[in-house]
Amino acid sequence: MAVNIASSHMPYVGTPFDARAPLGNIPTDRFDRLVLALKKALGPSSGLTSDDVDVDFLHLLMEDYDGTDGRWARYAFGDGSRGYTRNLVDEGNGKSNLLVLVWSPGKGSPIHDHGNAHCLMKILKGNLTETRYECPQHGDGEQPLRKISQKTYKENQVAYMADELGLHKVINEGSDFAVSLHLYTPPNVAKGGCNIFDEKTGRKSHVPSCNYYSAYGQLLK
Ligand SMILES: N[C@@H](CS(=O)O)C(=O)O
Ligand SMILES: [Fe+2]
Repeated sequence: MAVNIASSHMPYVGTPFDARAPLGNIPTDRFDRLVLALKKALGPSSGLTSDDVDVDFLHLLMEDYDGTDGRWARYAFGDGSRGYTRNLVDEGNGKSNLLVLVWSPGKGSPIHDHGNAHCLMKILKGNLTETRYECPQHGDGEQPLRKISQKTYKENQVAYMADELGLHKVINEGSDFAVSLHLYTPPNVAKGGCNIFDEKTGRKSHVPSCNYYSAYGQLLK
């Protein structure tokens, strides 16, 4: 069942923010401003590749946003029967996917790759624990995956992930829903899916589509 975690997040909703922000085309809502800034940084729609993308700048933009304003909550639909939900916020001129992920307590993602895309993850609520693994040389299932690292990210921290750094899984070890903001560029996984891996055998299976639970604040059926 879908729950909008705004209800468990009321202290943040409606918090007054930057009344001095300029009017006109620049949104006064700081989350909307972040969405716009990321879109601008990615450039116009011509050319899908993100070879020339300035990841450090995208990282800075995400770090700069203070998620405790809770303005992302309108995208945060959770579902306790799933590990996590993927809620589309923006497609950045066709060059990216910006998603709000809502993580059910005690659950998480399978071990996966990122379709040769850059992945930035900012924690908006709670903590998330990321475990990284070496990518197996042969994806035909012979050996357990080798663990590289484990790190718990706290509210407002930003993590960077890419296939060159290996595979990962993310778990919400907390007892309440956790929320994160993910930027993927280029949007390869949305177009071609990704691979998930068995920790014990290294076996790889392709997941053709990684679905959205909601898009632009509307639940999808
Ligand atoms: N990359 C995952 C979430 S995470 O585990 O980083 C996804 O987009 O579904
Ligand atoms: Fe991931």
